Amino acid sequence: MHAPACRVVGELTLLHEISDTLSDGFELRAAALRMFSHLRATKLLSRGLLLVLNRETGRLLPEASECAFPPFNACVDEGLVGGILSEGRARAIIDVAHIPADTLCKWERAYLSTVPDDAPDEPASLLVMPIQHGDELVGGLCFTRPLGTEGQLEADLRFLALVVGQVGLAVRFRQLAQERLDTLRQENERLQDQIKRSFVPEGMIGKSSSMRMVYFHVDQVADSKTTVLIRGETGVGKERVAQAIWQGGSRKTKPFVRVNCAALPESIIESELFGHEKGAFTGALALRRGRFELAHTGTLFLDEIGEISMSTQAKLLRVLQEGVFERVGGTQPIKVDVRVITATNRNLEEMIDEGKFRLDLYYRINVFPIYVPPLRERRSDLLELADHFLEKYSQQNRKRVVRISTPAIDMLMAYHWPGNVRELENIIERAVLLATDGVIHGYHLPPTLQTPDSTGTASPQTLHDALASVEREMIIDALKANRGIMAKAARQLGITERTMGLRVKSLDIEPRRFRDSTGSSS
Ligand SMILES: Nc1ncnc2c1ncn2[C@@H]1O[C@H](COP(=O)(O)OP(=O)(O)OP(=O)(O)O)[C@@H](O)[C@H]1O
Repeated sequence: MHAPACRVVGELTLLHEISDTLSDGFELRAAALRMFSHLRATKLLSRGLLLVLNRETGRLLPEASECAFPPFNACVDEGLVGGILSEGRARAIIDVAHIPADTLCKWERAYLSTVPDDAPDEPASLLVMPIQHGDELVGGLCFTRPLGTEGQLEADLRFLALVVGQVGLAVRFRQLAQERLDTLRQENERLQDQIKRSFVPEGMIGKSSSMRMVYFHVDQVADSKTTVLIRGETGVGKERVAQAIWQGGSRKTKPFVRVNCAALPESIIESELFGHEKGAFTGALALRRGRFELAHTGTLFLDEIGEISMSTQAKLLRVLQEGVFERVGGTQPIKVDVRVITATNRNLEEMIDEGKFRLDLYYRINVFPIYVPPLRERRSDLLELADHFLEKYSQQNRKRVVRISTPAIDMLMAYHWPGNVRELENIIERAVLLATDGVIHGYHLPPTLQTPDSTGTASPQTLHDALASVEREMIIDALKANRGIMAKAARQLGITERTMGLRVKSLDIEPRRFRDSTGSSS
């Protein structure tokens, strides 16, 4: 075959390979690197560099490169390449050695000074191709090649124009994807920042990121009349969140009325919610206003909403939609202005599937859902909550309990808290009552926290083990309080120094560890 014909066949094969690479679903960078390696195999083009333009910043970013040089982010019309790309016309520079140094920007100097593996000493020509989508510049392709004649370089440019035609669309998609990613990243940063700065509602303890998200939502929804659905396991603090919403809004001076739907038997829930007329049923000796009326202008918190019957659900839907209801046994419509907050630990979606919860009511209450995470998923809040309850119950019981011992903290941290914050509160309340020396020790915590399951210890607890763990804890506490001085710690515990020495040894305690402790830390 003649040389020109050979070249055409070679180029067609190459184009075919490049087109396969681009359509093979590779992401742009990987596809470009494969394309470069196809081109390098021709022994003509090397040091491939693909640039993508960020339209918002007007800067060029390297998307894929065959040379290792520092990452850059250059203005679109900066330097020689930038100038060529801005003009929108492909150009070949016959000998890079003749380019005046001051026309090159920093990244171009770095790019041209990289040495191609296959031709380390050869002088080189440079090819620069703008990549356009329609009339718009979306990026550029650069290559070097062994010093070529004008004719050779023109042939190369013609071939590269075909390559660029194939790459253009992929670059455009990459550009759009990058722009979308940048926007999302900025939005995410803005929201994260807002969440960090967001307020902590009064009376709410915990600064974990998941609780900050809850506070953020509370802040967003508090000052509106939007119906809120608070979800989460039992005892996570759903009622607390409902109160925070009420207190954070303009209705804070108006009533907050709570109804525990689970606690009311089916027969009386409607009269509780909507009230009843005198004589409506046996025992209805006088007119009674329901919770909706009592909450007029304020907030009604319907706790355990998943527990109400289908017939009450229908009536509730009507009040939520129209703000109107009749008392049981009455015919006169009563109009109220009530902000409704609901809460549940039930899976309402499952209940809908089972025909136990109305879909239309679900849509009506699920306008603004807030999910309160379980305590085991925000252990960073645990100590702050425990300290808060310690203080609360010390004050309530007029007892001076000031800290929780380290082993007790370890037990609290290891437990899985199925009853969430309520369980923690109850446990600390009990421990405060049991404490005798101003400290909550491990043995003041209930047995559930001491089982192998809760503490993660593998072997079952024998009496001997339990006693050893209490003894160990008391000795460590005494050592801490006395800055690791064995004689003082022994005196505090009412044992001889010799016994102390023996016990410390057998329990494998290192008194020197406590030299720096202040005795007040937990
Ligand atoms: N973040 C918190 N800060 C301070 N106290 C909290 C917090 N979360 C919960 N509590 C306390 O824990 C106890 C249980 O909280 P709450 O009654 O709000 O839980 P709940 O999710 O509504 O429970 P249930 O599902 O049983 O109705 C309450 O005494 C509450 O004050």
